Amino acid sequence: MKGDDRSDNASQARGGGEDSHGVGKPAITQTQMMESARNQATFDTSKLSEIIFGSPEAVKIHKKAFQRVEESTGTTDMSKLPARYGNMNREDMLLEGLRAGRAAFHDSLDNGDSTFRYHTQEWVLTNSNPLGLTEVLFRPMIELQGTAEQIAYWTPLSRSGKIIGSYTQTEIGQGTFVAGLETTAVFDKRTDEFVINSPTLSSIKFWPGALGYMSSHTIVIARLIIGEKDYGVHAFIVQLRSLKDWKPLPGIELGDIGLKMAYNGTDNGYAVFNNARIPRSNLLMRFASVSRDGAYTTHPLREKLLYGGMLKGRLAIIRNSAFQLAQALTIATRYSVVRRQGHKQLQQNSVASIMSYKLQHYRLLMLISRAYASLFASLASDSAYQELQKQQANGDHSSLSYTHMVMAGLKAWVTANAADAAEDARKMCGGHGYLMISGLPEIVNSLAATCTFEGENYVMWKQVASYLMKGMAARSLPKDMAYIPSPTYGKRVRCHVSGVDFLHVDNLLYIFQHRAARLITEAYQLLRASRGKGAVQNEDRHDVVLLSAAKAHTELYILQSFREHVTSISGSMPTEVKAVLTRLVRLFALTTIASPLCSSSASFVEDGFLTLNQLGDIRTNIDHLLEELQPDAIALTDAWEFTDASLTSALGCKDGDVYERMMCWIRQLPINVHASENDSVFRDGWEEVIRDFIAGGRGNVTEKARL
Ligand SMILES: Cc1cc2nc3c(=O)[nH]c(=O)nc-3n(C[C@H](O)[C@H](O)[C@H](O)COP(=O)(O)OP(=O)(O)OC[C@H]3O[C@@H](n4cnc5c(N)ncnc54)[C@H](O)[C@@H]3O)c2cc1C
Repeated sequence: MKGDDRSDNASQARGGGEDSHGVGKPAITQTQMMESARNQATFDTSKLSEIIFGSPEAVKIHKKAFQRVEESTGTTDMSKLPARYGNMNREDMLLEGLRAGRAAFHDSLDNGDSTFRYHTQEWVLTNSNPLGLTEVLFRPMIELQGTAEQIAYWTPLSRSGKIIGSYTQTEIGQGTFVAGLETTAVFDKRTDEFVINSPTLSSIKFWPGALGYMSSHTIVIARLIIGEKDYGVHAFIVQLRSLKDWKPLPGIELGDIGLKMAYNGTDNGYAVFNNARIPRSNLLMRFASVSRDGAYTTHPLREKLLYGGMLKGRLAIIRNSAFQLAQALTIATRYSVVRRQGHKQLQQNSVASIMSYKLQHYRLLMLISRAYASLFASLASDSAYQELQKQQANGDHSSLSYTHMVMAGLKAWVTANAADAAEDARKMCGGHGYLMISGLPEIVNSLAATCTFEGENYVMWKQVASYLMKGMAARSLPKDMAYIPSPTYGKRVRCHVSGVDFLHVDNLLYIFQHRAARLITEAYQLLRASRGKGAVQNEDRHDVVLLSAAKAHTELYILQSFREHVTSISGSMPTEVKAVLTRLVRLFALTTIASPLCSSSASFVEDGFLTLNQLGDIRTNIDHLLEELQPDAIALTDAWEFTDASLTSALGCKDGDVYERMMCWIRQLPINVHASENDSVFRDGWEEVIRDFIAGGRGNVTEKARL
């Protein structure tokens, strides 16, 4: 077809007026569709934001912080193609990450708030840029394991940004099994120093964020060796680079590990130590110390106390993952209300969007309920952590294993759910979701990593299961397991709930409790029956059953926290806000029990606890909830207060003007800009391949192509 023919067809297809692209305008624009969807909300969005952030004041702090950082980084103009979608090589990406990190770090420092510890992938001060780990891992580890003197020395330096920290544990040969790390720190009595070495290929430190080029100091986890004796792994502060010229110090080789699926704004790196020397005082000595003459002493509770140190990092990851999932869902929901496709579009005067398709709003609303469930569970675990800290300050460590179990379970559940759900959000945006400018690939890929770092998820489930099995073996059940009625529970028990009674959260809790109790009991019975093979082998053999038990106990915790949070909403809140959150609690619970999209559904029915009729009732209730919640979809995502700049998505801007923005950004892509300077020809492609190719030539592989 000739170009002229095509334009004739296009002009016939046009309706009324023309927009800035010379293309016909539809009867209703995307911004009007967005406005109409937003106006359907049954509640005041700003009130829900107050619940998400904790108070009206917290919402204001959050908004102001984003405004300041986005203005200082020049990212507020959404007609400009965001830098990350230009032609960035590895170095450019890292530089961009550094710039973002600097803006967020300075803002946090100047304003003394923690906004950038959580709230979006774009500015978050954790793993996405090189300046986050100082606050998230480096300083907290020193505060946990350092003496008062060490804390007094290192905290002001790291807090003020005078040094940049990282946390170096993982090696190329081992990560999960910390006790097996191979890096050595040998005490040299003569010079009063530790000598750090990477004795094998597998001991090379590999993965730590900011290790490659950006951190000046790191905490190295290495085996402490005095004379012939190996005292196991300990934490050492190692200065990596000179503060004058940023060159690596003697005996240290550092580098970047290359492009990753996401997190390319930071320099996950490697380190090879070859007789690098640090003063003895750089061993973190609160729970284990080495004297000038090489005598080693350790605190009797060292292991337990160190255990607690992992919790803060996990807490940040759980909260971040809830926010990142909400980001993905904000984009997908906004896109869904302005995207028209299929037969609904053909109905006269219809403004129906893909949101009106059952499968689309079912998936979106179910996942929105999961984002809220994740957030409220993270708030509950935060309170448990604060409580633990208070108790530990008074020498009481009795809640440590409980809090550790909660965090391990939530870390595994929230991150895995967020990663899967964000990927579904991407799919819900069809082909456009696959574009980098949708903002979704970055969110999906960074959430994928959360399943691995700070405790690989399946290893986390094993830790939850181990707690549960210990609880079952104890003389009396721990408080959080008191819902397990008897060691033989589960046999021939039936649920008697029906119809709309499935909407009572007490009934839903009862169903979750039954499932967890049954699975935990069954796992325990299996373990007991095969005792004698050694605890580790025995658990390994039954890991699949233990995993189901651990997930069920964690999902019960999530439902309980979600319900408690909603129940505790102040009476001064408008009733509509509580009503919408109550619908979400119900939807979360019911879709976990009976949804073709939820992998754990089978565990609610496999013992015959629920009948087919009851499953039918549950589905009917889900349908009603979806109808009630659909008008609130936009408001439920708006309430997380993501700015357009922090979403960095052509599909997810608040105004809904998707196609305009897509074309506006796409025309600014360097490939298109360069081609337009060459009469719309991609010059290298034409000259090197196409010209010969269409003439039938096979061409030679040129030097340039080989490079
Ligand atoms: C983006 C990113 C950032 C990171 N940042 C840092 C950092 O700042 N500092 C740092 O030190 N490290 C960092 N890491 C490394 C990270 O902490 C490790 O990759 C993680 O702990 C998993 O360990 P691994 O790679 O050894 O996996 P492995 O333990 O080898 O896991 C591979 C598989 O084996 C399974 N497996 C392992 N052990 C068991 C077991 N006992 N029972 C059953 N199954 C098992 C796991 O479930 C998994 O499926 C980072 C990693 C990523 C991806």
